[in-house]
Amino acid sequence: MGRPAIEVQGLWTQFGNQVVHKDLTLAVQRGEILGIVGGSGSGKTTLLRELIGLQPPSRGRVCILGEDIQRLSAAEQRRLSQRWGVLFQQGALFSALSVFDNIAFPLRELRTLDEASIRDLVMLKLRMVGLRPADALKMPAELSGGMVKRVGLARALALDAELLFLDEPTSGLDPVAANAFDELIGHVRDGLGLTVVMITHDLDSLATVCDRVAVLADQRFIAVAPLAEVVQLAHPFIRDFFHGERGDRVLRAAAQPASSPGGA
Ligand SMILES: Nc1ncnc2c1ncn2[C@@H]1O[C@H](COP(=O)(O)OP(=O)(O)OP(=O)(O)O)[C@@H](O)[C@H]1O
Repeated sequence: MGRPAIEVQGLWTQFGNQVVHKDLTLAVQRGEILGIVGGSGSGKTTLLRELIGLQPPSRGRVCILGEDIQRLSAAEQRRLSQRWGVLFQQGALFSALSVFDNIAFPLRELRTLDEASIRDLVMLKLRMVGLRPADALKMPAELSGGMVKRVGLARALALDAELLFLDEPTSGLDPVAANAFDELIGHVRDGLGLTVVMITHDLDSLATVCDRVAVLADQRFIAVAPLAEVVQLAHPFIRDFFHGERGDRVLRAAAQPASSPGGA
């Protein structure tokens, strides 16, 4: 196995007196889908921001695709950032732009592509996320919640990303749309060999699409393992999070064989 796509070593995060992360270590393999769970305020979004260089950790190292992001110049970081896509929780589309122009946005920012190439790429990405060509003309206000997420995903993947970071991608979706979106994430991972890091509290996402789950509690990763192993841990967060009928359903689903990284 080659070098992990993402490596975190000895990462600490502190805001004033508040220690959010204490010595986190993590390696995400290429082609893997990693779910990150943790209670509200446990530092999931902050960790995501640190992974993509939006915020420096207080201490420690983050290597993405072999590059130590703290050591890169702003220009190098910008270049590296073209190799990942991000779908933030509030990853709103530009409301004044059509679906087409939203997806075209990062392609136009490159300033190296002509409009004909941009058009081909936008329509390709639109198809990839399961939308119809006619949807390109729609405005964000005319889309369902699931469609908004799909357009956001198409935009995140517009530059042929190798890594995909998702913050609560299924939040606000009904269960059917959420399942369909999970399926889509698995599908694009298999098709493109993407590495995916997904913050989620959606038990179904954890059970159906994540190869491993990293659990943030007590300022640490108390587990980074397949869900079936995570749920065996005797920790109050695990008990509370996976408790009850929903948890039982997840446990049954987790007992099914998971899809393998890279879709092999
Ligand atoms: N820029 C900041 N300055 C000070 N404190 C911050 C800052 N960013 C985050 N925090 C604090 O760090 C902690 C972790 O926040 P974060 O948003 O990462 O948690 P989270 O796990 O994503 O929460 P949620 O699930 O509710 O979105 C919180 O206590 C938050 O108040």
